[in-house]
Amino acid sequence: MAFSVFSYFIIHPQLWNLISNMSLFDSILFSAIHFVDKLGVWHRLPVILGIIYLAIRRHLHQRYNLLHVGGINGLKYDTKQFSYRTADGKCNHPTDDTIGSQGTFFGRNMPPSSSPYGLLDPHPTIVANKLLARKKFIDNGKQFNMIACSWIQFMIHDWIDHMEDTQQVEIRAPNEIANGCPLKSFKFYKTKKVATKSPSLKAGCLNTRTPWWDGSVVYGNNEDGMRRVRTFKDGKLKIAADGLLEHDENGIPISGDVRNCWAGFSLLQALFVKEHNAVCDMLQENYPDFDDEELYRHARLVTSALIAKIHTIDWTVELLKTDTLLAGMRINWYGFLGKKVKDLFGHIGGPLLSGLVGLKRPRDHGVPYSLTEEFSSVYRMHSLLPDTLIIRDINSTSSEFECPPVLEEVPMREMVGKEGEKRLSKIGMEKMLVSMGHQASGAVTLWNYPSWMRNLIAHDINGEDRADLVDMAAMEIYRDREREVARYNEFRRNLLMIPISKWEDLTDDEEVIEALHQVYGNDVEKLDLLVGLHAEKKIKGFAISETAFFIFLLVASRRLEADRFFTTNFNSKTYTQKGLDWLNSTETMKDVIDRHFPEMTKKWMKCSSAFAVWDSEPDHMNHLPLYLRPAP
Ligand code: HEM
Repeated sequence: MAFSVFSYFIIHPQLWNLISNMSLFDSILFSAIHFVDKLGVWHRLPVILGIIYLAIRRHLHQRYNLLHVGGINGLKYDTKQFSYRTADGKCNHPTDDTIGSQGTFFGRNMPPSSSPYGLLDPHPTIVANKLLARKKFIDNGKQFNMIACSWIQFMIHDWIDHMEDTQQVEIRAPNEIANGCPLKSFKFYKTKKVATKSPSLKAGCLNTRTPWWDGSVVYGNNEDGMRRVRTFKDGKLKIAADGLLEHDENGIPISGDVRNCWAGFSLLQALFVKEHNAVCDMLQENYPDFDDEELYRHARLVTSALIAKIHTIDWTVELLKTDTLLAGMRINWYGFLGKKVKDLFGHIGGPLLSGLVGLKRPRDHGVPYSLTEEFSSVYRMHSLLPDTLIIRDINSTSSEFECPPVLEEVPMREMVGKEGEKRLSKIGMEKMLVSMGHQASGAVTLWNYPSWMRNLIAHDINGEDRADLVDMAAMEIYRDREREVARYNEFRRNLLMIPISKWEDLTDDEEVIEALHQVYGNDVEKLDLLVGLHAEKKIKGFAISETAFFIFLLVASRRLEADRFFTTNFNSKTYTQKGLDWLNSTETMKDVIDRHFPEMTKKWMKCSSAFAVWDSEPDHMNHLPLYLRPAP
């Protein structure tokens, strides 16, 4: 084994380059990690060893996978004047008011691709047709339901969206495959690129959303967005009488983000408006002197922290369903000493002992906070979306936990945009939640890209339909290349992972290997990132690839540790004591659903997490130390 690791470095001289730039300490860590990777056993190691491995890996990624892309020259300001989240994400970083605000640069986890291949090599429509297009819907078993699928879109719309240029590109399918393409040609706007002042990146892309975990998907990304959603009474947000979002005169939902929305996504926006308004009621009762502005600001802090918490210790745990990750994500929030110790004594240790939340100071590892191009690319998971949404009859007399009977199957295309909003208001919030709870999402694998997204009406930033239909599968391949995101093998090398040297290293599936040959020949360096991530053999329990996971490992921690409102200002002075209590007593999506629909999960949810398919068996976390286990 030692020999194979050694020979591996000889075959890949770039790794020698990397190692020679590291400190002795890091190069020993790096070599140890490669050795463990080569053995392929980390996920099989007992929980504690797994956690140590991930902590070491995170350290290396923090050191080698955060590039300074420049472009931030904000002003100093007095943090005491801003003990709340601003509308456009300004005034969060302690010494620079602009970092993390709307319109700042996407960061980079690695240098732009050095690939010699052109934007159309191989042609994106060929990749889409031969490797991505759904043949037959593949679900991911009982692990992940449609609430979980919508949740991740809900989060993407909190964090990232690329600003577009005014210039359009047209992609035409080559003659030999044009007949097999839903669109023979399609047009879309280029990604806007702006010169940076950084020597490591000539031009970067701008994020039109605030990258902080600040609930902007509910509250908007700037002053106008914030004004649109607020009632300016008792701190509350607008919500319709049926519990769903209100709509403007054009049928566009009144919410923090309305681009490319569908009914499942707007349902979650509505649920968290309800949560925000409930927090306002609680605060008003306990702090009767608070005016509208104070109620709004505090309720936003609590609700967005709750969203971050649910994502960390509930959603991610379902996505990466292993004991190691269950413990790891709880450690990120509560620390190794666990919730009880933190409740009693507060944040008494460092990030490992007491968690990232509540650290005395934010940590950005010397690189201003942003979300990255690579992060955006690994979250391209449209294959989670099914072809139809299965609506269930919740008025049936099914016995406890039984899957309610099917009422109708609605094509997903009809659940998108304004039409989807109309459908949702007919279905209603409760029926929609129970239906989504019982439906498995798609698997992140090849040949599972939804066909209905290959001639999609996309929306602009105001939620209005675009004039031109797009083939999303082909467009996503183009986007990664246009944004100079490394192709799969270069991506892995940059993440200190072992690259593939033949297709068989990626998958055992002979049909897939044959298709990869057809599209890329024998050239493994040409493999597109999106295809590699979907083809990669998955670790048992992981709904995503290990390659994508290492970006998550880095970025999921960074979203917490770099944010003043999860570190220095995560205290009762900023949140109020009652606000912190609210947050502390709410752990999961199920808790939020129970608050607003007290009978629902009792009747319909058999499993432990609201993100698993609801009639599946509950989890038994027998392998975890007791103090790390979630409350029963
Ligand atoms: C019905 C649901 C959805 C629709 C209609 C939709 C549509 C779109 C469209 C039109 C784009 C812009 C493509 C471009 O111009 O490059 C996009 C981007 C994206 N979508 Fe979705 N999407 C949906 C659900 C999801 C889900 C479930 C995920 C899961 C993670 C997801 C992740 C992303 C990501 C990461 C991007 C790239 C964002 C960026 O370029 O900054 N989407 N989506």
